[in-house]
Amino acid sequence: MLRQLASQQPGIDQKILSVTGLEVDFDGFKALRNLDFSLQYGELRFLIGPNGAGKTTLLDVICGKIKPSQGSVYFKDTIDLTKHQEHQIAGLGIGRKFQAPSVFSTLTVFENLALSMKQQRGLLSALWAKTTNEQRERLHLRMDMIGLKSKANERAGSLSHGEKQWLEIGMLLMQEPDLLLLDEPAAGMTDSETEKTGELLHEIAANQTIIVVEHDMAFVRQFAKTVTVLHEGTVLVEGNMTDIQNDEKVAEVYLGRRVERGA
Ligand SMILES: Nc1ncnc2c1ncn2[C@@H]1O[C@H](COP(=O)(O)OP(=O)(O)OP(=O)(O)O)[C@@H](O)[C@H]1O
Repeated sequence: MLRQLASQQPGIDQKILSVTGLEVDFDGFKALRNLDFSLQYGELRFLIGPNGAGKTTLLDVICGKIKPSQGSVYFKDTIDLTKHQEHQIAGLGIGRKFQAPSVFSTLTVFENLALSMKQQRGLLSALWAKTTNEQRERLHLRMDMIGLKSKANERAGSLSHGEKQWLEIGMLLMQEPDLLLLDEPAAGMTDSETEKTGELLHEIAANQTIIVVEHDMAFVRQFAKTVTVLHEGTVLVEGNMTDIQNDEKVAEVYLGRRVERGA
């Protein structure tokens, strides 16, 4: 059994992440201010908001790329993320995927995933080391999950944009993070790839916790249960999609600011 299948879900009401009074100051400009945000184990949370609302900055703080000027960020109740460096936070079980896929294009799907396994650090050792039965089982499970089993031996460079995105999500999953931070995972995808991505996120959320930053409102409407709307560096409103769509503050913030698919 995969580690995360056993370790996740300590209790459905328990928080995996608690952010309180967060402030990020860029030379006097407060990109985040008095931001409170929390997440329970197994949630698939969508983070939306107009350009410049602070979505990326919040993910940057969680993964340790940016240090806040004020506030606390606790992972699994006791781990103060503000006291850890980015690489340590990755090791603690938080995986980040940026918008553009960054796979090794000359390596196969299988090799890309094998490289990402926790135990195998260096490129050469990862490629030459024998995979154990347990590791092979994990690799196949993940290839199946991301829909690339039939392309195991194809070079990543030959994959479609959507398939590259799924491969990168698979690579993140090989590190068995408890919390995944995904930046616009469906950007640039075809409609059918977008649909598959939404389904994949729900499948992942059965065992892991995910925060998705998203601009595509049609995608959010279709796949989100709980949505947090950021505006000017703080939480404007949080709730299910119906609450969000009926909220006057949200309408005001979005009105005239964007023309988006399905918005
Ligand atoms: N390194 C930086 N230095 C100065 N200002 C920054 C820096 N990074 C971000 N900002 C500013 O902080 C604010 C929040 O930016 P952020 O990228 O978090 O917004 P966002 O909600 O992710 O926007 P978008 O949807 O456009 O990606 C913006 O006004 C941005 O210009």
